[in-house]
Amino acid sequence: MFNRITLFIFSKNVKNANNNTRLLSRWVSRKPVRVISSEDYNEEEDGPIIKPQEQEKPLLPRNSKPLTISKRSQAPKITLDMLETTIDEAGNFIYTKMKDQDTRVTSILTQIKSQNVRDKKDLILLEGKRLIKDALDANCKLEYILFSRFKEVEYLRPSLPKVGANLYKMPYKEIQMWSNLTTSPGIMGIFKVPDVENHMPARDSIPLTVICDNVREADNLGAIMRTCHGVGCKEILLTKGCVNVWDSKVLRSACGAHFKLRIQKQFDWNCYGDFIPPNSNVFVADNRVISLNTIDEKYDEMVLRNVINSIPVIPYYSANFSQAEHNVLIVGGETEGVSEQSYKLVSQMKGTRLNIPLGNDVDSLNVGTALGILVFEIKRQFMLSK
Ligand SMILES: C[S@@+](CC[C@H](N)C(=O)[O-])C[C@H]1O[C@@H](n2cnc3c(N)ncnc32)[C@H](O)[C@@H]1O
Repeated sequence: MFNRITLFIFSKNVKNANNNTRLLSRWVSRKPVRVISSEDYNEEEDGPIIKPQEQEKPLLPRNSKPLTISKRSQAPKITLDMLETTIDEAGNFIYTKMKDQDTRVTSILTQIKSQNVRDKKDLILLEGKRLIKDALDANCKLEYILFSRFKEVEYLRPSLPKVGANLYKMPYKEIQMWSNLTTSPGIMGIFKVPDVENHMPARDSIPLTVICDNVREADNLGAIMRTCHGVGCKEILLTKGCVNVWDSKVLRSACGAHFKLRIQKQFDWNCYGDFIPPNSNVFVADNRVISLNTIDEKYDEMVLRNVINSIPVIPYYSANFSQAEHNVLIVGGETEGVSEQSYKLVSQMKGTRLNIPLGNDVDSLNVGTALGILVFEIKRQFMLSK
């Protein structure tokens, strides 16, 4: 009996080496495989340098070179699944060890950083194991994991698909170089953009749709999405003027809301009937409570001022939310506040302006804070009405 077979295979063809590494791991399946990479192979001594502490490591590098089987005719048919295996039958991670500035990584990350991710076909970059796990648990399609330590990949093990993605191991300094964060968490996940428009509302959701009217700050939009997700809102509609929902800062501050919340990007005011049920109670969060005839130069068109002034303004705590079949709440953007289109829609739907009274001459709240106060008041009323 023997405990270990060592097989030396040499090839200049990296692609074959990659494929056959995976095949080898399948053949020997439940036995640990020691793959000797080109860096570890010392030709002068005519043999590999085997580092003792690594001998039994059940982690199988995908691109260790040189490695292949000697005669091509002996190679069984390779299927696509084998080429994109993350965990083999024995539970070993199958990964590719990347050199500094490896072109495979550079080209993927350059593509992600330069693309306009509003397009569904594109890829998104998630940083940090928790966000990646949220995406995996929500069945988002994983393409690549870039990591520097196994600890983080191990955390993902229960959620990681066994096939259909690639694990790339890279030096930490290179992950940091590509990171959008000051200190990279050392792991990145690259996913296909999920189909957020068809997410099903949670069972305990409240009959509420939130419209973000030109919210341009990524952190604010992320915070709003996180709050909407937390309160159980049915859907969030984003006007074209909002920051890109797939911006890395939005993704980070939304803390996984992207993978659960139903989101309509590029909401068009002309098609509001497609998203807002006809009997909805429509509200707009409005920090301007004094007559717009005298105070606001922005709404200089008389007709619009009349529209705005015709909408009743009430403090948020006196509104009745729980009687309505559905509620719609509009929040304005950071600099411009509520838009003309919002006011016109609220007027048309016989809606109400909701004000959060402020003291000490404070003009307005941060939009995320204002939204938080309002949606949890709506939730409170629904809970009391049960
Ligand atoms: C930062 S504020 C907009 C400030 C903007 N410069 C203006 O004066 O309209 C962003 C949005 O948060 C909401 N908001 C902020 N403070 C509010 C308040 N006290 N009552 C109701 N909504 C408020 C409104 O929807 C507002 O358009």
